[in-house]
Amino acid sequence: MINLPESFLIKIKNMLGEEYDKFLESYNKSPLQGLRLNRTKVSPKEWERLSVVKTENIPWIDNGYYFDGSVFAATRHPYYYAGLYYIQEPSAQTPANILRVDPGDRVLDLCAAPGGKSTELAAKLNGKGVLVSNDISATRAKALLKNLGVFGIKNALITSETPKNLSDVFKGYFNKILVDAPCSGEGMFRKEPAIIKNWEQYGTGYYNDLQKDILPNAVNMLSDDGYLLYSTCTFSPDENEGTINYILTMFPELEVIPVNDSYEGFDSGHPEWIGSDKEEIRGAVRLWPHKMEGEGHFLCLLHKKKTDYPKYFETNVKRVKLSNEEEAFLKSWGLTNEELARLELHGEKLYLIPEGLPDVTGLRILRNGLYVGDRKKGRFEPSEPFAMSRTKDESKYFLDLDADDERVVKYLKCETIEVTKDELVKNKLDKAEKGAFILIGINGFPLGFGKLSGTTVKNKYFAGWRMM
Ligand SMILES: C[S@@+](CC[C@H](N)C(=O)[O-])C[C@H]1O[C@@H](n2cnc3c(N)ncnc32)[C@H](O)[C@@H]1O
Repeated sequence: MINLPESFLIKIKNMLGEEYDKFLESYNKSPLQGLRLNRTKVSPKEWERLSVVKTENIPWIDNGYYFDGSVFAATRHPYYYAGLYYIQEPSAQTPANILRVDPGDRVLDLCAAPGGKSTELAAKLNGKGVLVSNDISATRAKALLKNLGVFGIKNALITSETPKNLSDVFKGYFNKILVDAPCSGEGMFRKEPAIIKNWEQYGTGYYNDLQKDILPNAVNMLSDDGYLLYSTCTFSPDENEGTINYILTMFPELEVIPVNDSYEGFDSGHPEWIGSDKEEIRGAVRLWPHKMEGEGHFLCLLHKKKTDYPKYFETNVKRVKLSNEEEAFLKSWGLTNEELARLELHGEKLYLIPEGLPDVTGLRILRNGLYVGDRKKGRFEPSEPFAMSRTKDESKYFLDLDADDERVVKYLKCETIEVTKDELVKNKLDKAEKGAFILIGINGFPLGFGKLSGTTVKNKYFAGWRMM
């Protein structure tokens, strides 16, 4: 068993009483590995049909599965590159699952990197509405570019900003917000024992101050009748019930929506652990490693009653004038007229701006929506995130390979591949013009572009994502 700090164990013993021994025993077990399906690409039923590996459903997550990492190299499989799933510890799948997001919502993920929860929130939007995915750390936020890109997300603005700067632009804008706060990480000790050192160095107070700084800005960005989900991966009452108690006192227009009975293995919030008389905090959820199969988390769903915030926001697209060839090209790859009207040019890069986005000038933006491609002299080069956002039906040309075809790995390693004349006919590529962009996919799921010349496919896969 890992060496847990004495002061941590004393604190947990005081909290759990007779359950303490069971909690301790859970540290003799191995951490659990989980994956979550990309609900825009694959349903649980289709996943079973693909039978990539033996997986077992996580009981409280409709699209989440346990798998055995010793028999399945999940991040090496071509379906991982096709964005069919994200690797995520089971209890960490809970916050984005509990925060109900519907297509058309305006969603903020304030502390989002590397994107475990953003990928699920975006998938629930299914291309409609907007996701602002933010992380204060520009280095960590780079992972958002990749993970949202591989998932094929069309409507995400990716920023690296302070919560205060965002709230100056987005006051009252979002109807769903996730604050997956920086925390002392006590729930990660079994999976990543290295975190213990960090815990000893900073303690819980350092993170509690950060949470109390971040959360009021999030509440300011919440609209009338909006929902905010606060979560951490720590057991510390100060960082959980304590932060909720703080924000309820500061904003009387907030109420707790109880979600503690959504699954039998959920424990409720414990206001008594911080000496609070706010009974509604019991509606929060605590996930413990001795009560369910996962590492540990806390979450609380808040609802904002009426406010007097502005209700309407003007979209501010600096619409680009497309050439006839560009327009024809983009239409042939499935862009609708409504989407063509939301294209903006930054330098030579073309972006599809999410619908209903206010003026975001002045913010530190990493990606203005879907990066569609580059306008080069006399030609247009579609991008890798654009490839991932297409379906087979939307694609002008699609070369469908089998997931275990050896050319798939060659393609993902950025090598040139060859096709037979029969394959060209079968995939309706025999009439394609010389040098045409074609989408290479596996069993109907896109991977990236190539350029067809005879029976040779020149590789256009994004080198930064290539298989090593
Ligand atoms: C628990 S992690 C987020 C994990 C992420 N939600 C996921 O599911 O992949 C917390 C994140 O908060 C970020 N962070 C720390 N302080 C912040 C702040 N003041 N504003 C926004 N993000 C912050 C950290 O860089 C870190 O990436």
